[in-house]
Amino acid sequence: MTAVLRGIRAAIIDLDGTMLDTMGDFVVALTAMRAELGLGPVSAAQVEPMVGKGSENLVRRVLALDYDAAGVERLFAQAMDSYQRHYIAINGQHSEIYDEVEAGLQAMRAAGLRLACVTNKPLAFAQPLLALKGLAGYFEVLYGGDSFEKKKPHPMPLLKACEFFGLAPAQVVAIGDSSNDAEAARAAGCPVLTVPYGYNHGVGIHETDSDGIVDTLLFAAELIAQAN
Ligand SMILES: O=C(O)COP(=O)(O)O
Ligand SMILES: [Mg+2]
Repeated sequence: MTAVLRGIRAAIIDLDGTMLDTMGDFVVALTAMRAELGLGPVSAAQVEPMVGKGSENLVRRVLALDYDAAGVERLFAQAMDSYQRHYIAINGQHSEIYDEVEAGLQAMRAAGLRLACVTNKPLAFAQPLLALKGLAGYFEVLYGGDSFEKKKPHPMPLLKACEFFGLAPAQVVAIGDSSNDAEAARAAGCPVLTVPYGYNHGVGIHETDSDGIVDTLLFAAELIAQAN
């Protein structure tokens, strides 16, 4: 695992399911949206496999619990507006930092790594959330799911982060909780580590092709430091 981590100068870190357990925020905002449409609540178990491919996909999949494809499209704009309104109102209030995230980020910075956060969450949600949780200061750059034309699993946001750093993809490790992160990293040519505790579309993280599974961001920092 450590061979690909040799020469790493920067890390691109995912947000939902990697640094923050945001499932509570998703459930509260989606349930409020559904109430406006006269629909019943959703549970974390229902929402978890739907998270990871951005807000539009999430809202469509939650509508699809009750509507066929035509119904989903008919209600989409109204539902999206409602979801965004409710999400921004409660953003971070039902979310927790995972264990050893801050220690991991501190250790990475202490080892001289430059840090980017690349999430599929819209930038308008991600920015205040990182600030609220005291994590914003660790990152030189933050890209959201709407920062570019393409979001993960497309490699574009990761390649943009490498470009921002002026580093080759092989010098930048991606760390995330889902196959989205791993596929984006592989396509970009970045080494990739995955965490086992987040949201991986209802599939075990062992099913996902990565350069290693790390229990926490602190363990990831230690591996990177050892390899360099
Ligand atoms: O909001 C999402 O769809 C997932 O966001 P992530 O890329 O930070 O996991
Ligand atoms: Mg994630």
